[in-house]
Amino acid sequence: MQTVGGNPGDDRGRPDRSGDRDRGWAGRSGGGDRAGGGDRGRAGGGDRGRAAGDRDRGGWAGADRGRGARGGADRDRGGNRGRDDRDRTGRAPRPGRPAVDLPRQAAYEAIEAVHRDDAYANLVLPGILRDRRLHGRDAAFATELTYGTLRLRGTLDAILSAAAGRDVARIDPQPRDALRLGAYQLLYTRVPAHAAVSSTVDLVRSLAPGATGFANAVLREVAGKDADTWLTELAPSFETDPIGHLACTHSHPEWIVRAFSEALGGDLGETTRLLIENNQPPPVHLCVRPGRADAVKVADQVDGAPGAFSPYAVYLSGGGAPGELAPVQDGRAHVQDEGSQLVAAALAAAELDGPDERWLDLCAGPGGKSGLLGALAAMRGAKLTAVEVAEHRARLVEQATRGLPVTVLHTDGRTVGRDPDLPEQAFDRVLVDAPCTGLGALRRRPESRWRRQPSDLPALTRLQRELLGAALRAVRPGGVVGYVTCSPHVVETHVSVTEAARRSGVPADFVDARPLLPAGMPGLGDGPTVQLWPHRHGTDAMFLAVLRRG
Ligand SMILES: C[S@@+](CC[C@H](N)C(=O)[O-])C[C@H]1O[C@@H](n2cnc3c(N)ncnc32)[C@H](O)[C@@H]1O
Repeated sequence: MQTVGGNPGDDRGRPDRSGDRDRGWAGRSGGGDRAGGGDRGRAGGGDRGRAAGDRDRGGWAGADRGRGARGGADRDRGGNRGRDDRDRTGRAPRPGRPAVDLPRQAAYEAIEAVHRDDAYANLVLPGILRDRRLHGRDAAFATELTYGTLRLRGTLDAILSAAAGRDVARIDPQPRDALRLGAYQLLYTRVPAHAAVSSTVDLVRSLAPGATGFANAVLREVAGKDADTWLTELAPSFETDPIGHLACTHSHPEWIVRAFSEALGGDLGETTRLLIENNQPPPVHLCVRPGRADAVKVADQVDGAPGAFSPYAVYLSGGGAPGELAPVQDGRAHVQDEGSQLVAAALAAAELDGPDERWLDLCAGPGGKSGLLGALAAMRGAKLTAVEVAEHRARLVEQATRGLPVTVLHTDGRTVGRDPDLPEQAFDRVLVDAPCTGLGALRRRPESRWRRQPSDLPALTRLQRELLGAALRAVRPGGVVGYVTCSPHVVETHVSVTEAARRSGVPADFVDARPLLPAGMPGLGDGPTVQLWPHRHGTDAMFLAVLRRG
């Protein structure tokens, strides 16, 4: 075990599959994922070009409408030549490379990095925007194109396969990503078709000149129908294959649609609403730290609105970089989904007999919930131990909890009973915010739905059971354990909790978690556990089970 100190790290750009849905607080981009309100139409699709406005006034780039997509010759010489050859910074394009406008170039680079390098869009895009000096509307447009294209990849690929007459898997990676970007603009934004086609053709020419004609033909085929018409033709019928239908029309893998449907009791109407919500740009919430500031006052200051449920939540209203807001800079608030606030606060709200002095967060990185729990602990004279196994994330916890009564331990949470800093039966409240698939935060991680696989589940659920077992050993008799995931998959929620409790050999009973959430909160089900939902509560799909040790 090590106690963490020293310089805070920076985990931007590091792939990490640990289910870190709250990473946004540590490094969200200026554009964030806030390109606009979003059209709640069929396959979702973010902001449908609002950021684009009338940016694109080019012609069809010399493209010859009406030819089939299966042509392939390079027939669109001239590309976007009618437009200014200078990019938006006024620089002339590099010799030999056709001009591609900067927001689309930035979006392409981010999408390529996600697919080629396994990067995370929310981590890689801010650097690309910075390098290309994109701000304001241009940054918002690039963000929308990146996130929208990645989210809707499944639907776009089905349409592109049909338009190209071959499986997208057989198209080379660079033109394939460019085509996805072009098809997204054509089908899910208000970018004029001529601009979507010409800019994409320019992009393909710069990446793979030999594929220019093919790309031009495919895009003109895609542009021949709107998204609904394509999906009516391509999606399996709802009557014979409802899961396949929803997966295709709302761009989710089938296994995830099935998992959501199961968690929602087989209600396909609700499942549909969830899928639509998952394709929207997520809201950004602040958690105003109790004892340091008041949410209503902070909401006024940042031009936001107080949250509907969490007394600490502020809903941000516009674009910009939340990390640069004064209350975040000076430690009065941090960026955190309201659902995460609610489950952390619920643990602190559970009644206890006896002492209430030692709290433990067994999976703390990057520190969102430790920040809130630490602030609550400070108000009550309690102390929090925050455990994190990944060193750079332990440093982030240190950074997030500075000035609070929090000790950060860089160690494995399963060492309870073996590590002198993690004795058995020593803590009054314990949080296990377990590593999970993150299926409850798909809005924030546009690529994650395509990366996650059912085969991820066995290792994760084993870790979840072991960590919850360790938490049950760490809590004193009469103390409470909160088990949280940002996945609603029943294997990670109900199955993990019941199995861990059964195998631990520690006597424990479920506490009804519903009264631990704000009074009057709708849609909390029959208890004793709680499942929050984006489409019901506007939060990530957080699961909470509370157990009391006998
Ligand atoms: C879902 S995230 C926690 C998010 C965090 N509670 C917050 O609100 O910011 C799960 C964390 O558990 C950490 N983790 C994974 N295995 C662990 C272990 N065996 N012991 C301690 N931490 C672990 C991961 O590195 C990751 O940071």
